[in-house]
Amino acid sequence: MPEATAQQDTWTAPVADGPVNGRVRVPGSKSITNRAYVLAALAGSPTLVRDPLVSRDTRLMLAAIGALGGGHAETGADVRVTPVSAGRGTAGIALGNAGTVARFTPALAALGTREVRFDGDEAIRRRPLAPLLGALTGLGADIDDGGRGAPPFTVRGRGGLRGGAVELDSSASSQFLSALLLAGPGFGEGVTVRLVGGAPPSEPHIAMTLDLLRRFGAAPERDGSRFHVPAADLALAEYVVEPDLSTAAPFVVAALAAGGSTHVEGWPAETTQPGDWLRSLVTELGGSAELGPDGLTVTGTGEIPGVSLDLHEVGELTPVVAALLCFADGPSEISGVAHLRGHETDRLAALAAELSALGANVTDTADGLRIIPAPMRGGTFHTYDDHRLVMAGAVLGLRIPGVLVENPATVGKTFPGFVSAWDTLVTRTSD
Ligand SMILES: O=C(O)C1=C[C@@H](OP(=O)(O)O)[C@@H](O)[C@H](O)C1
Ligand SMILES: C=C(OP(=O)(O)O)C(=O)O
Repeated sequence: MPEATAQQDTWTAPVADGPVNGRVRVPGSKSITNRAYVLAALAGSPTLVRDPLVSRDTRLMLAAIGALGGGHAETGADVRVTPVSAGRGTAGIALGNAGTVARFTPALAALGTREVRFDGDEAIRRRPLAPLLGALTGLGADIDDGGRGAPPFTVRGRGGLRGGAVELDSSASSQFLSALLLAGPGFGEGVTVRLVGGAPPSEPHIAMTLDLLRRFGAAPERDGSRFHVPAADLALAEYVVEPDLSTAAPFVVAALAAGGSTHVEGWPAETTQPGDWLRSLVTELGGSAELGPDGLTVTGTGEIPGVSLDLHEVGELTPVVAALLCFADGPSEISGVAHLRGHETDRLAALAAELSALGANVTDTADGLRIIPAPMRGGTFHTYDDHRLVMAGAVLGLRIPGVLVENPATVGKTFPGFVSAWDTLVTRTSD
């Protein structure tokens, strides 16, 4: 499907000549924005989504909703979403490399009346999806995936889904579970999911799904590994999206890597976002994180201890954290993130290769990374069309001259303005 692809050039990540000292306003949360859009699409009346993320992944979600007969109108920084509607004929949904679009929209298509073909980047064809397609089929969906369990596939909407009870292995991605729960209110009998297999990663994202469902008027229940979402009419007139705390990660760790202080505006006092875990990481690494009414202030010294971290619940933070730990004064171990091999790229292999190529001694283990810091040098940092590898390269550049970050535009998946925000922070260092 014709859809924007990233350009191939490089960006020389700026070196921090002294301690960093700056403020940043990161854009809205990808995960919250795309959940709000999905629930707005299923609602009975329009929803004004305020301060949403505007990026490749969220544009793809809005386009998907459009393909299913919904609509949206932008007013300043806000987006009014109109629900999907019945319609005949065929439609196409472009997935890009957006996990949220690939996992959350097939159920919407199954609830509709169109024949919808799904496809996206080469990379999304390799990302796990089969357990979700299997569960949707078990709930009554008509899906033709040619037996691949991956895009391209077609969903033939039959005007509704029976729903009911289903078993799901969500160990490869929490998004399978979130997908069933988000669509649950639209199923005739609601949905009851019993998790089988290993524990899903990214527990905060599951809590986020339940939270958003409640805000739209649904009544999800959880009893350990059993989830129930009754059928419900959804409505929410207005919803304000929080800043993306995972996008904030490189700015937070900049103060630890270079010393100095960074302030992230609008950090929420309470949130389901996994990025909130960064506050405890900062403390564990010897810095300070102060949450005030206008945001989070992080202060560091540039000295970092080696640590052992289980990142199962906050896997998407791994690339940035791994880059930071290359500056530690001893070895580190990251575990619990085997599922990262099925993210935008095989992140464990990519990080081991790229961090090692610049001099660190990094190996990928069965479920994580072993990082032995060593003197590092500049060179090309390949990014594998992965926005979080661009952010990881930026962190390395703080202390290593000549880090050439490949294809920086791919960061537009979640933060199109990242390079200029980073250049501004790093070049405005204090004495
Ligand atoms: O539901 C979501 O919004 C997300 C869930 C997580 O996926 P996995 O559970 O596949 O890691 C996370 O890594 C991804 O960036 C966003
Ligand atoms: C895994 C990620 O994205 P996606 O929503 O495509 O799964 C991520 O943003 O780190």
